[in-house]
Parts: sequence; C-alpha cells; structure tokens
Amino acid sequence: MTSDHFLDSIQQQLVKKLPFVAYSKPKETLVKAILQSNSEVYVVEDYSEKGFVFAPFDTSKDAVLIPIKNSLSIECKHVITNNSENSQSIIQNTDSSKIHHINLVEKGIEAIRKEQFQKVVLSRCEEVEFLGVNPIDVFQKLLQSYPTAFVYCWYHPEIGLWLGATPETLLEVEGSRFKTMALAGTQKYQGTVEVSWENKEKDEQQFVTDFIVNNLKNSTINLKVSDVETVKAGSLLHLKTNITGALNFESSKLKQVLKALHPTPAVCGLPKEKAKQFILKNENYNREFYTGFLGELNFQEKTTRNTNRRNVENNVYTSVKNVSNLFVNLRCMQILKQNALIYVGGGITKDSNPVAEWQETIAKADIMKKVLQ
Ligand SMILES: C=C(O[C@@H]1C=C(C(=O)O)C=C[C@H]1O)C(=O)O
Repeated sequence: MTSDHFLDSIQQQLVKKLPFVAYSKPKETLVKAILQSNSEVYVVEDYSEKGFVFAPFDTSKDAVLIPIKNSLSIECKHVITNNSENSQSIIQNTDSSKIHHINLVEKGIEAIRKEQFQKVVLSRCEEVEFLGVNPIDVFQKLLQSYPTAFVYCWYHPEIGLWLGATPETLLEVEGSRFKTMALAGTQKYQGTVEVSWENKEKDEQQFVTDFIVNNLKNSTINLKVSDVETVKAGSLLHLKTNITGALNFESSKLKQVLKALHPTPAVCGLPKEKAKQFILKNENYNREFYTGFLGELNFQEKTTRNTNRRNVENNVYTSVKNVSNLFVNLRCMQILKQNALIYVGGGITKDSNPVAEWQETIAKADIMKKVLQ
C-alpha cells in the first residue's frame, strides 16, 4: 500500500470514529495499522487473544484489545513525511506544577528514608494547547523524529486518542523465546553516548534488572543478562540491560509472565505493591494508559525455512510461531478536544534531588512537545 493510501485510511477511520492503531516497531520503516470494523470496546480476558493490546498502569483496570478478527490490517513500507520541521517548544510550565512535583518527589524521598520502599517512579501530567492540529500529522512527525522508538497512534471513540514514541520494551515473545530490558537512569544527550553515570542512576537501573531477573526466575530457563549499556532515546540517554531467555511454558500463560513483570520498577517502584499504593495515593492524577503497555498480542508469524539438504525436493518447512511485541507506554500524550496531556515521570531513590527530578520531567516532556510545533 502507498504511503498516501495508508495515511488516508487511518484518517478516514478517525473521521468515522472507529477504533484503530497505527504503529511502527523500533528501527523498522514498515508501518502497520489495524482498523476495527465496529466501535465495540473489547477487553483482554486472559492474554490468549490475538490483536493489539492497550493496557493501563493500574492492573485492576481493563486492558483494551483491537482484535485481529474484527479488523482490517494494512501496512506500508515507509511513511513519507512532508512536514519535517521540528522546532523547539515555546510552551512554558506554570510555577504551581513545579512546586507540586517537587513536593511530591520530596514526599517520595522521605518515604524511602523511612524504609517504606526503595524506589518509586513519580510522574505528572502536563496540559498543552492542541488546536487545529491533525493527530495523523503528529504521528508522521513522531515516525520521522524517533526511528529507534516504538511509535504509535491509538484511538478508540469511547476511550480516547493517544500518541507516543517509547524507548522501552516490556516483553517480546517468539514461540518460547523472549526478550525484555531494564531501562532506567536519564541524562541529556550532548553529542556522545560515552558518558559517566552517578551512583543514583546506576542503582535505580540495577533495581529494575534485579526485579526482572527475580520475577522471571521461576517461569524461564537460560536467562541471560547483558552488560549495562548507554542508549540514546531522542534527546535523552538511558542505562539499559537486555534480558533474554526461554519461557518454560507455552505462550498461553503469557498472562502470568506479564503479571510478574508489569509494572516494573522502571515505571512503578520496589517493592512493587507498596510503591504502587504510594503512587495511587499521592500523584493526584490518573495515569490511565501512561506507564501501561501496548503492542501486538499473539500474532501468528510464518517462517519458511529450506533445510538445504541435497537431493531432497521441496524440502521447505513452514512453521507458525506465536509472536507478541509489547512496549511500555512512555513518552506519550493523550489528545483531548483542544488540549494534549503529556505524561512524564522519573525514578526516585534515596539520593534523588527534587529539582533535578523536575528538570528531568521537563526534558522528557520536550520529546512530545517537539512534534507539536
Ligand atoms: C517514567 C519514565 O521513564 C522511565 C524512567 C526513567 C528514569 O527515571 O530515569 C528512565 C526511563 C524509563 O524507565 C517517563 O519517561 O515518563
């Protein structure tokens, strides 16, 4: 399908107020969309469903599914963008949101010093003007600006319109093999990835790695943990560890693995339940789908393999694998009638500096603001 035809199809879906998701996986130019043919709200029951899942931060709330069955799947090799200018944001934060966030972080540090938990991820939501902007144009800008991210535009008339470009994989499963990552620690990119990190960032990232390894220990085999590396995500750098292995049960049990992982200390805290209760009680707004997860659930992928043995004709095997590609919903925004809500947060440990944490959220918000100008 041509780029124009693809963009026109998702635009029509939005005009007709029908659910859809358009997305591109990290480092791929292929852009896919799933267009639901009705406006029902389908919810995920047990993660054996096939479709695109959109799950909130709070696991007591429903995850929404755009099922493959009731949808049209389209794709195009490369979306061509006309409008490529990205200018710096001119939108200013108010003093009250700064004070509120700094107070929140101070409260988090105090709770850590009182040993209620070791890490908590605290966030805020920033409202910016979104007048006369076409969300599909913003999607195109996201694709162009953040090619190494999972870029998406998700819409359901009953739930809302979300756009994002996340650097974080929650879980990739292919057959029984899986990949995940521990991503945390932030600093601004200043022309090089050869940077040094403070202990605060090293610690907060290590919490995530340890949590993932501990929580996957019982359901996996051959767990491999990479060295920590510095990765670039837009104008930011993070610390990342890759974790790979094989699940020791079939993917029908994906539900348990997701329950063990989500929300990780990259977006919630440690211990998970205590940090989550602190977030729900103190953040003073609803994260909704921010720091939830999203992506392809149980897609059937055909792989054709020639065994290369001589004298054997038609020696081609086709196998079908169950594939899921799930990402953490970060660097995202929700589009309302005249405004966009940009969601940003950061990991707090005993060594956090509240003003630096505020500045980190500004840098993270800029990633979305850049595509709104
Ligand atoms: C919570 C966010 O990001 C997470 C927190 C990070 C941190 O505290 O340094 C870094 C990457 C993500 O794991 C966000 O982008 O809103």
